[in-house]
Amino acid sequence: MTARILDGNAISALLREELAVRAAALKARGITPCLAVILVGEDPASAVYVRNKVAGCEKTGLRSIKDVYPAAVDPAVVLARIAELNADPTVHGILVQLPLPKQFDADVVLEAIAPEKDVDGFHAENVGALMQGNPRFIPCTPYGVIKMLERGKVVLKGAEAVIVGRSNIVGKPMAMLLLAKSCTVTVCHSQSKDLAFHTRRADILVAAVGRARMITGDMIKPGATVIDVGINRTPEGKLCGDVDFESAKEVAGLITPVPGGVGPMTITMLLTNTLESAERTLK
Ligand SMILES: Nc1nc2c(c(=O)[nH]1)N[C@@H](CN(C=O)c1ccc(C(=O)N[C@@H](CCC(=O)O)C(=O)O)cc1)CN2
Repeated sequence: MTARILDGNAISALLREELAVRAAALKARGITPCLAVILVGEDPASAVYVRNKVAGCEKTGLRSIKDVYPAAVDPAVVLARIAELNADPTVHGILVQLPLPKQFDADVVLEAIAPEKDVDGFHAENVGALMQGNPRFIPCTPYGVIKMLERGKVVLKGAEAVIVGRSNIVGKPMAMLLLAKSCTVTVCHSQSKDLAFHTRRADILVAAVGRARMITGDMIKPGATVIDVGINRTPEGKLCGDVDFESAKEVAGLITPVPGGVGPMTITMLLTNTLESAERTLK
């Protein structure tokens, strides 16, 4: 039997309807939720993500500010702009699209964003709050994964969750969130020995390594939930995930596609965090 598909576009559409209602309610109280997005350089994938973020704001009733800088910009210019946005009371969320060009220290940039406007949840203060089980903003991709698991009615309590990838953006926060949901969590990475030994034990497998189709059907426990966070391009230019969808869907019970899985959820959770930030100004 082939796996049931967890459709990120469909789940996103439902969540965004709820967000539009919340945005309208805020506007009625005189507050227009606003997200500021900073893009540095000409990376085509980043340009697409930023365009989708701005379009998502527009469709949901949020205001957006988009600042684009050339790849060679002096980091001081970007830091000065972040300081301005931090001080602007009409701006509720600020993000800097990653990756940044080489002359930037990404940590310095992320730490410059006011923690209460850090809707990506990447500031050290917000990372610490997440680790302590008291998150201010949950990083958007792992947040989207949790929402998809909830919509798919996946049992989390006591489940064996295996995450492949240990990035600050996905792997580490994903581990914290699944731990908070009472999963038993294993994080695998490039130095892990016998990766398939770990992945075959997973009731929930999250692939976030950035290597096209590296998780194949024989590495998956029959009936498992498989979440594909990867966004890769094949040599032919086709978008594909870290999971080999064709072989995996014959073994898994539930699976996310690429495109149309976790990606759209990332943007939906960014809108959620921005709205939440704007709502907090009323409290
Ligand atoms: N500041 C941040 N930078 C980056 C983040 C992030 O959360 N914050 N995550 C990724 C990129 N990303 C969001 O920024 C992102 C990636 C993919 C998608 C998406 O919708 N993907 C589509 C396919 C889109 C395409 O055609 O290429 C899909 O999977 O269906 C949204 C957001 C790194 N940087």
